Amino acid sequence: MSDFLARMLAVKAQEVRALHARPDVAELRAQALAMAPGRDFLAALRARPGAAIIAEVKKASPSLGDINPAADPAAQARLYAAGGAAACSVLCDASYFKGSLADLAAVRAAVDLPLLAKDFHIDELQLAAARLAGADAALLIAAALSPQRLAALYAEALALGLTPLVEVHAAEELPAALALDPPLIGVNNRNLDTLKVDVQTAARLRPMIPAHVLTVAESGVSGPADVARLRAAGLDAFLVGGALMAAADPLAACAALRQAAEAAR
Ligand SMILES: O=C(O)c1ccccc1NCC(=O)[C@H](O)[C@H](O)COP(=O)(O)O
Repeated sequence: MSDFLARMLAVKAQEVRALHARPDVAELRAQALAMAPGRDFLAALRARPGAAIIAEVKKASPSLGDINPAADPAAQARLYAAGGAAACSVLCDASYFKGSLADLAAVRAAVDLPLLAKDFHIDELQLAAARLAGADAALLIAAALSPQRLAALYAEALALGLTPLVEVHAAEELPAALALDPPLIGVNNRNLDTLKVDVQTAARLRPMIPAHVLTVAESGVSGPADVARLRAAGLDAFLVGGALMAAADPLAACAALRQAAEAAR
């Protein structure tokens, strides 16, 4: 496991202990289960075959530091919706990304798009908390979990009405991910050891993933040309954070990504 991931998982273990110490811990799962059904994340991506942009609210990152720390998550998400995003991703980690579940809840109140809770989920209660904050989908990082824990969190996400987005970074993580027979998978272009991106990673791994599995290219998409290249390599959807958060006009930047994907169809 990379040094970064080990440090991040130590932070998450601490957060999970705090979650389990909450006075309302016994009710969290029941409250999440009692919620009205959320928005269908997978259907929203399928509705735009090959041209689905998942636009991310990401104030800072371990690789770049501050990106747009003063951004208003709700206002940013409204611009993404107006720019034609199929869904939003919201960084919920505070330690390295300056995000929070409050950001997710603010975005939930602002837009009607399906929302992905982007965090390093290692415990069932984190999924319940994300659902309660308004998530429709939750990230599950294969490199952060044993195959058994990945399967357990995958089942719990489904039970809570969340679409799991299983994320791989390398070919050796695919067997555990594909064993779940997921309809949706993410390939992250970022190397978790170096934190550097190689946008060809998603293109290299795409042929190893069954054609019917909707595959999201994550990280390192800097503009329309990357989207067009990844689309040509068979990627179905594109998760973009930094480029949109740093854009002077996030609405236009999002629309340009979507148009590039549509043109490459
Ligand atoms: O963004 C990082 O620096 C990072 C470092 C280590 C683990 C995860 C990281 N980012 C999470 C993501 O997957 C991205 O926020 C997402 O794919 C969007 O990436 P980008 O368009 O490159 O901002």
